[in-house]
Amino acid sequence: MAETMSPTMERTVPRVLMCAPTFFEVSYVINPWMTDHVHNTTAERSRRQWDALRETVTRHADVALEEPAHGQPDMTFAANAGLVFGNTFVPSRFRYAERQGEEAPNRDWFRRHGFDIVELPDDVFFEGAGDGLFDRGVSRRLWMGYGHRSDQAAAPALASLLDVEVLPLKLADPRFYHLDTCFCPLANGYTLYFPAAFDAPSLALIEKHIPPSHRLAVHEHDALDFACNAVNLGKVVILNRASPDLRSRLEGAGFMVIEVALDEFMKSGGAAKCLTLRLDEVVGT
Ligand SMILES: NC(=O)NCCC[C@H](N)C(=O)O
Repeated sequence: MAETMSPTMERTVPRVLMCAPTFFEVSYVINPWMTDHVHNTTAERSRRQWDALRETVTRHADVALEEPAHGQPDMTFAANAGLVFGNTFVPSRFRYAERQGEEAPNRDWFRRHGFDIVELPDDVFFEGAGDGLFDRGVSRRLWMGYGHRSDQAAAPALASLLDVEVLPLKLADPRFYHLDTCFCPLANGYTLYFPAAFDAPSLALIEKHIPPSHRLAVHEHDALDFACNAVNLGKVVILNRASPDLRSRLEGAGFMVIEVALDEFMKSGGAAKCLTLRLDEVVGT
């Protein structure tokens, strides 16, 4: 029996899942951002930044909260719980043991909230909406990052589980280890991305499918500020920081840019987008 909301799409207000950073810290190193930051975060600052993000997202979406689990410091990165598509939830299978303890509470939350749980094969790593991003211009098209965390084999598996087109992108730079650190589909088919994070065939795939007028390539300084790790809710784009140049290009494309400082989470390799998970990814035709 579902505890609260139905995952069907009767409302137009976006729905977003977040998970409080109660147990957040950098206590291990599984990406290059974490290297110099073990035991170098403060609970008060991370809570304040996360609260600011939650309040900002709440102005543009309904926010549901998942209870954080003790001993799982990265669970606040809700994007990595799994992939939502309509009423279906595909749970992540984390590459590193440090995060595998998040899998059971995530499955439990989605089961309690009425989603159908569909499982990838046991031996395929896939890190959810960190590496799986639905196109917002073409329905039933999933961009999938692989090479650091998720396996390439997740692409055909997801295509058949969800009956969607999956376009796999190989991530070439370890600083951009999840697709959502360097690629962000936006409303009306715009896409924010950092070209140098991809290998040449993957960049060609992006350029083949997204017309130049809708490609918003960011410079390295914006990429390193996690500008591609953005939450897009209608016309609103919420991100850690955008340079004046990027801000004016986004505004020129019709978006309203809101900055929320999230440097405490960047020490762990995440920012706005990773701290959220859309619960209403629409199933188009
Ligand atoms: N990029 C994301 O989707 N999530 C950020 C995850 C950060 C975490 N420390 C990790 O390395 O898995």
